[in-house]
Amino acid sequence: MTEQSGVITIHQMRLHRCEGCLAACGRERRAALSSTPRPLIRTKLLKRARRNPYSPPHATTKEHFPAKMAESAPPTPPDNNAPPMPWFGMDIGGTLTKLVYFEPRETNRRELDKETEVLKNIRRYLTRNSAYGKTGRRDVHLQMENVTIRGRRGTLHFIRFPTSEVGAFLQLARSKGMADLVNTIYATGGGAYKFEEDFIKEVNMRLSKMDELDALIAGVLYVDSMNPRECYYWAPPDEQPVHQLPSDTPPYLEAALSQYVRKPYDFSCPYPFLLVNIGSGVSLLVVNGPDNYYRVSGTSLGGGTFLGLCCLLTGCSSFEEAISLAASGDNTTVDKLVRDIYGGDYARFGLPGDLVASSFGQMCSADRRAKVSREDLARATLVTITNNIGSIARLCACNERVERVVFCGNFLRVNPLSMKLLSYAMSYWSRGALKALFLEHEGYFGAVGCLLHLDAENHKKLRNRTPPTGDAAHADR
Ligand SMILES: Nc1ncnc2c1ncn2[C@@H]1O[C@H](COP(=O)(O)OP(=O)(O)OP(=O)(O)O)[C@@H](O)[C@H]1O
Ligand SMILES: CC(C)(CO)[C@@H](O)C(=O)NCCC(=O)O
Repeated sequence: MTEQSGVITIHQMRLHRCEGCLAACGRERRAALSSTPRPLIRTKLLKRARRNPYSPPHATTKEHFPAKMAESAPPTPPDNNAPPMPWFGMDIGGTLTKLVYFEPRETNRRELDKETEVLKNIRRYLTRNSAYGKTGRRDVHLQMENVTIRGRRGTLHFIRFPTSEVGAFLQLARSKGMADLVNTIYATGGGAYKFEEDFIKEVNMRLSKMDELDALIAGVLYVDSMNPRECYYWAPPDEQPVHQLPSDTPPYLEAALSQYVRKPYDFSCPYPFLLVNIGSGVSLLVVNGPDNYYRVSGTSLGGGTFLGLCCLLTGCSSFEEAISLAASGDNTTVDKLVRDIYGGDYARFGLPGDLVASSFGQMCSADRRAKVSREDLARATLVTITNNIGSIARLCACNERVERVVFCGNFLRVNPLSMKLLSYAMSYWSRGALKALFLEHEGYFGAVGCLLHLDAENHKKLRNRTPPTGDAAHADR
């Protein structure tokens, strides 16, 4: 499988810059430590983007830089009720398995005595590599420093592999001696049920199962609270409302879409919001509070459909290849547009000529089929799946009277095209009433939610934190 892990994309560079800043901006951090916390105003929010990217956004100044405190702190006192290390959260999905590993920053006294070579080897293996076997990858750019779980400070590492490789993962776990150390893994996703027996049989590990949507929401709220840059949106640089007249051309073409830029969004007052998880299939949830949500709809036309159809139509063999084909294709050679039917706009009902009237509608013609390229087919598949999800999301948001629509799931991985299309569609079809939002850790929230199981009490407090009052919380809106 062709992977992008070895290549630093612009998206990754943005994150690397702020991680680098963590190491480099000591003076700024010391200055921030000595300043009195005040309500955030717009300029403060901008500054916040430059400091520790993973500190809780509205915590006290001390809590902003826990790593600093850790340097002089004594070893963590043992928590005799905490499960022994290593700590993992796992989401075994229909296509990808996500594994979040907590690497403790300091070892407690009990562990100093007892830490085995096996545990050290596991830590070294996971944290020093970014590729495991042929298909396992660590998303180094997503790594979160200075998080606290069950009173332990450390780093979260984000690892994924195809669910079809669960067998190979179990063999690896056995060969690394993991089975001797871990007897329970917190797991979610359909695979936590499907593969439960394999885990017992192969490595004698029990899966403590958590519902995938509970875990997803817990993970979203936690990661967003830890990372002020987690939530963002796409918009034209001038923030002009997107095209609203039938005579305006929708920005389906790369030239228009490439003008969209990514902007941070302050999601500290999140409720209510619609959460659209685009995995193999799609789930849409209305979230009114940390423990108050319902699944309002779903569609089987999701990321799995995009990849499956692309493989069939173009012969591509990986998600990355499908996305890169789509990036250079033109869907208008494949789709039938309103103008192909009307010769222009269908103005009476506000349908611009450039709007797709019928996805793949040109492919009934043998001539057209003979001329179409793999790139065009990939692009049309991407646009079809994305617009359909956008359309369902818009209907649900309107029905449920929710203004903010948060999209997550690995379909959005390395896929800015879909994010821009969704941003455009949400805004255009709602006349600017709906806002599409996106999350940096795209598909890892379920696995993080599982890991939080280890820290249920503290995690509950964090989730129920009171958001700041006043304009500050809305500065980016
Ligand atoms: N390296 C990859 N390999 C395969 N699919 C990928 C990859 N990267 C992104 N994807 C996309 O992400 C989708 C899977 O997303 P995600 O991991 O969020 O869902 P899942 O948990 O596997 O599925 P579900 O939640 O429906 O069980 C794939 O269908 C594909 O569109
Ligand atoms: C079945 C799940 C929840 C598994 O994650 C997901 O793939 C999904 O929401 N699929 C869509 C099912 C539907 O049509 O509602």
